[in-house]
Amino acid sequence: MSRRLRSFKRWMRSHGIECSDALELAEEAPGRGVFVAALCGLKEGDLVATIPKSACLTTRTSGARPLIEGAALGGCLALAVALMYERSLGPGSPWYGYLRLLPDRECVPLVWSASEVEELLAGTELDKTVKEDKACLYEDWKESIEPLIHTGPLKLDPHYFGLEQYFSAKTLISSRSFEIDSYHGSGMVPLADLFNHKTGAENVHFTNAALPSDSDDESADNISDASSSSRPSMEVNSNSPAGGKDEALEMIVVREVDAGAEVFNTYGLVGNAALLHRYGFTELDNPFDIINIDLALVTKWSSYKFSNRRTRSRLSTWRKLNYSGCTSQDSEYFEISYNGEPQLELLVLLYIITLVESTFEKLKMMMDTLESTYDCFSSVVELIKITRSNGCKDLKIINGQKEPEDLKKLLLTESVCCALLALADSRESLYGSNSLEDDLKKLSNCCCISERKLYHSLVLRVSERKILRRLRAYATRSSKKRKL
Ligand SMILES: C[S@@+](CC[C@H](N)C(=O)[O-])C[C@H]1O[C@@H](n2cnc3c(N)ncnc32)[C@H](O)[C@@H]1O
Repeated sequence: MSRRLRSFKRWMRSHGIECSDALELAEEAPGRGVFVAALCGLKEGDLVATIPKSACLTTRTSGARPLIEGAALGGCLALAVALMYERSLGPGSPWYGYLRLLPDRECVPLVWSASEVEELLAGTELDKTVKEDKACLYEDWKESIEPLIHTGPLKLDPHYFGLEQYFSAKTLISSRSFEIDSYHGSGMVPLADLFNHKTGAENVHFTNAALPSDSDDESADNISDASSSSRPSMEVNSNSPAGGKDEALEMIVVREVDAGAEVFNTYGLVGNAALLHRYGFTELDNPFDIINIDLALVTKWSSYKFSNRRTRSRLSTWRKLNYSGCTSQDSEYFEISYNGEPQLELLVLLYIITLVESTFEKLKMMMDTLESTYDCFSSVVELIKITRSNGCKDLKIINGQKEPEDLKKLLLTESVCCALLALADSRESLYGSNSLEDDLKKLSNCCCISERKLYHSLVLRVSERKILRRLRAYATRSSKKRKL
């Protein structure tokens, strides 16, 4: 074991962290990433670590607490200040033995140069997000952190609180912090943050020691579902002050591990864009991958194929039928799942856009009969009844079943299939002039260690472009089925 790991183990002992002798902390290479392995076989239910909350670095435990509370800072920004503060104390920080083990920063796109973001992420789901993140974080720093350097109650060394240090702290928080409880909020949890991630195949969970071990409360698990997970979490529902009855966190084996094998945690069921964004890595063939098609891309295609006027009126009818896309910040978009299936709302929009004028007029006249309380299923059924002369026959396809796939079948007219192909081409053009095959070739020649940024951005590009290929196959298959 290296010196830095030995000294971390001593630090853990002096802070009451118990780490089972069955776990080995190891380095991928001297001075590089750390991982956890099993020295002997581990069985489901084995308790492998206990971490007192007092050993976690949070806004409540940090010496920066008066500064944070005085400035009324909250959330991630407050934790970043706590982390920067403890780092600034060097050996004077109670967390020095832990902080020495952390990298300066995690290699997430937030800390890539502007030209790397431009070159490597163009067209991907992260392209816009990373640029927006940088701008937002700069504003946060200017507004809340810079003033503390000069006027705050603690004498801060500006060297540790600059914009660059703030970005570095944010990368460590996005990749290693855990939600502890409502008192501590998010925090850095030594030892717990040494486990690497494996999608859907983790070996350990973290729970609050005070929860009954047979609790079936999902919120005690560190795996949250795809929608809520933003980072590895230990969700605890009590409001316990530090040192209260819920004072420790436990790490329990949930899937057996063979002697010598790596012990994995999970950071959630998330796709490659989210993995790269928060943790700086990707996984090949990640089943949680998705690609988004912006509403703006759809309206651009429609205006080009038809006209602005038609696009506006069809979009407004779609909205009146209570449909919308997914929203984030100021954009609206549709998801295409890993297997290339478009979101129902996109199919409904394309269906309405491609209706011939007379049928669209009929739909508008009948709008009042479409109650706003209709659920998605009833609304599509009514739409088909109104807009198709053989609508009732078509409806037999779904045979009363409310399966989303059956609803989608109803909407996949020849024109909708062509629209999907055009949208796939349009979305693909955002990646530039090279092809998926070019990217695959580049990826096969790329080293995931020495060319980390290139490697993971290529995996992201390839994952997204493969979804577009599946979307095309989906549209072509659906069109062929109609012709049979
Ligand atoms: C919570 S830390 C895990 C411990 C980390 N390996 C270390 O050296 O301290 C999360 C970071 O570990 C790395 N990591 C975790 N799981 C990984 C995986 N499956 N593939 C590649 N890197 C991974 C990433 O750099 C990520 O940001």
